[in-house]
Amino acid sequence: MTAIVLDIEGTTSSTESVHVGLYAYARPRLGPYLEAHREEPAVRAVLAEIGAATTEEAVKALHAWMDGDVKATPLKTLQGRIWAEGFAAGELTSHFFPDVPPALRAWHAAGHRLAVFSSGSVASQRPWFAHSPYGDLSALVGDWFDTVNAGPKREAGSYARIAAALGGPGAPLFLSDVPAELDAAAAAGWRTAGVRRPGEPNATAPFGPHPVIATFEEIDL
Ligand SMILES: CSCCC(=O)C(=O)COP(=O)(O)O
Ligand SMILES: [Mg+2]
Repeated sequence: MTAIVLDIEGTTSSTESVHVGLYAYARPRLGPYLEAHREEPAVRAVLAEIGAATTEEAVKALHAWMDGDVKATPLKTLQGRIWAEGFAAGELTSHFFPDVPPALRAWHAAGHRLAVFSSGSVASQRPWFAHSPYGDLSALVGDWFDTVNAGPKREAGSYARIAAALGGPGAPLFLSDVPAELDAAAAAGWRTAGVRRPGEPNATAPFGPHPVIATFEEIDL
């Protein structure tokens, strides 16, 4: 049994589907969402983290993060809540590369343990897998990690926390399109594979010592 931990954007799913589909959905909804939910403790905490005095200032900071694709946790928390509502309302559908659903089904059937570690919040990860064009894939995933419950994706400590949560035996395998994330996982003793998908922003990234795959069919467990 191997624990296989999946990045989303650039690995299971295209960057375009996140940036064009999801970001465009969240952008005009951030301000109204903050206005409607600003008294909730979780939203107040997010506003405090942003350090903005008004909704207008907060939205400006959030939009700037989105423009620069800064994966800041307060932004990811709010986006995740908005996307979860969008998926529940039937207004959003996720995207998976065609090799991914069959691989996930085969690994799950073979008894491997599947988990997600993404900058996208857990609140958005679950509906992303549940509302796929290939059906509900969420039941295949046993554990969900984001930058709140695990920590930053480029720090080894986050992977050590995930490994402790998953338990053994053996080292987990992390699949990602970002070399710095793979470096952090390897530093925590994990197996890694760099995902080089044609046409993706990280298609020419230097993966250094990490084995590189183009599709999940190439993974040898
Ligand atoms: C649930 S899909 C949301 C994806 C997202 O917001 C994101 O930032 C993905 O980053 P990743 O760490 O999966 O590359
Ligand atoms: Mg990624």
